[in-house]
Amino acid sequence: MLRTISHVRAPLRSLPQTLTYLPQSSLSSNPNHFTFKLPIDPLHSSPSNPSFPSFSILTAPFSHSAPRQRHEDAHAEEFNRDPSSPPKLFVVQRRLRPDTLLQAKLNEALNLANSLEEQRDGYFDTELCDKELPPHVVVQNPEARSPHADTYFGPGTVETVKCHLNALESKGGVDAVFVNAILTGIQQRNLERDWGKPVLDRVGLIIEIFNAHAFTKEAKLQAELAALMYKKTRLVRVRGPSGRYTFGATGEAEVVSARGRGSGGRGFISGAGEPELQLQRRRILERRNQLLSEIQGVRRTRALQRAARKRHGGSHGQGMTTVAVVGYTNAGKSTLVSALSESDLYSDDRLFATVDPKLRSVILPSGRKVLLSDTVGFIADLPVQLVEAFHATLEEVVEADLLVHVIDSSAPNLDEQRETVLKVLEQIGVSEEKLQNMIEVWNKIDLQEEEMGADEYPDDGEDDEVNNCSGAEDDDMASKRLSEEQVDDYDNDIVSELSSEDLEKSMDDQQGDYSDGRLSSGNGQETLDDQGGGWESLDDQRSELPKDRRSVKEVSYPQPQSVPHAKTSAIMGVGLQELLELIDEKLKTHTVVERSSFDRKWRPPRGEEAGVAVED
Ligand SMILES: Nc1nc2c(ncn2[C@@H]2O[C@H](COP(=O)(O)OP(=O)(O)OP(=O)(O)O)[C@@H](O)[C@H]2O)c(=O)[nH]1
Ligand SMILES: [Mg+2]
Repeated sequence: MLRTISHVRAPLRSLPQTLTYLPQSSLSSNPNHFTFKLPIDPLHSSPSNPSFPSFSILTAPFSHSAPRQRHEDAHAEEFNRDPSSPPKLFVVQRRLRPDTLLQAKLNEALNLANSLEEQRDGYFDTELCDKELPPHVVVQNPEARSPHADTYFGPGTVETVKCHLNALESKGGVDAVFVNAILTGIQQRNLERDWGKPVLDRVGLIIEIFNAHAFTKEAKLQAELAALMYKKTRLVRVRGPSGRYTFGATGEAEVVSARGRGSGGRGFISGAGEPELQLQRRRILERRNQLLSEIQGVRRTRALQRAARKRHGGSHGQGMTTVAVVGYTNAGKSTLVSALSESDLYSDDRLFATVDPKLRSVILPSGRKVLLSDTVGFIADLPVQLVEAFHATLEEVVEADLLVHVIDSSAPNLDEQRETVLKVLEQIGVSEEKLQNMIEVWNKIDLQEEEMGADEYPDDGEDDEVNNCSGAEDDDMASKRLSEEQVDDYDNDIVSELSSEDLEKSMDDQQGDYSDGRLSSGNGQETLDDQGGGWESLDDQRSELPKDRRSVKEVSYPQPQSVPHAKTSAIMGVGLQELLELIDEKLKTHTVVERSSFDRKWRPPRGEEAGVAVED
């Protein structure tokens, strides 16, 4: 048990004195040995189903060093992911103020990078604490002024990172660079070219993790859907090895020409590549429709199961009540559900350890039997599309009778984490009544808050690295000039409140054409806007929500002090009884509302049958 506790804080404690940390050992010398089980490349047809495109993962980030032929003949290219040797990522974190925020974000970024690992039979081969911290660097924050349209970072930072990558080569190299920010397709492609490595942005990495951790068919379908929609926004015009211009998101290709050309961008005449872009889009949409249709089938089955549970009721004759356990990723949800139900749900320090929702039954002090639902965790800057793709899973939360919000009380940025969770709940359509009725669990109280003084925080080491890397000085100097800126049995029973038309609409909004060439940084903001942007976080997209859901925005969240809460250490079994009593109490006052819905026979939500739209 003690060992597990130390795991939790491992990334913080073991941060080196310099933020530029190069692992000394266990670096792979073969950056190209990952193979992806999940085919997500719409450009190629599946060997198992030649009439249908198969999909190699996302932008196939680890395929970079294996030049792709023209897409027609690149069919055979398949990448496997070796669970025993996960990809090595170099983490680029932008500088944030205050230091505590930077520390929290860097810690999360390192944890994300180390979380990308395939499961074997639902388990990981290694303990997270046994893993080396990924190499990383803190760089000037482009958001402090305005991000460069072409590369996000300024040229000095790009050069600095390149120097780090060169230095790492002699130590075995890395497989890809993880930029802990949301990049546009153009920025991603340009950085890949400058750094000679695949680049994953925050959204890309989170989707990769979802894919790697998904276990059930349902979770896999949803992860693939998320990957697909992400990929759609990454299509840029490229020149393949044959010299022919094409559209794609993968392979070693050169970014060419100016923005908009061939992408149907505003103010530009469509180029010769347009039909090809359309072809790729169509293939993506076909695959999306098939995925939506399969997800729809799963949802229908889950809805029936759920309705049956509600009808037949629990041991006391009442309908089986569901309590959804929600919270930021790694807050301890699975550990808590396990402790309460005396089961052994998988918990792990890796982020998004749980992607497949699970239900466990527990008897409350009153004798009432309820189901606890452990579900996927949330994270800051989660793009709205990702939430939508996981809608089927998150329906469990929307449909729950009561929400229990688990908060990691030892997290330095717990307020931000709390806010993030509340926003996502609002986004997925949880009613104001349920938000107001929510219970909070302040978990991990066994972890003493370690107040770290400023000098205990690691220096980012940029100065040191700058000395070793000519051309990097500019950024470093610029960063100093900048003003401080102010970021079992019941598994997977799913019912929907939002129709899949909502999902469709949201996905359709993400047409996300990107211009096809390296952009001039001189164009700045205007150019970024024109290219349709990358995936946006929930905040950015809120105004795009349907009206009925937008209104939820006005909800004033309950303040922490006014929220009924229990303090727990899930891992030590502390505070569990108090929590069960609190849940009991809440449900007693909630029973009348439940009754009417229990008696109601389940019918498919209106319009569900027509939910899987066919693209025009
Ligand atoms: N010290 C301490 N560690 C805890 C406590 N609860 C959970 N943990 C640890 O925190 C880590 C994450 O726990 P999980 O239960 O997997 O967290 P989760 O919220 O389900 O995470 P995701 O499924 O990834 O969203 C694991 O290493 C747990 O052992 C606690 O009360 N105290
Ligand atoms: Mg979990």
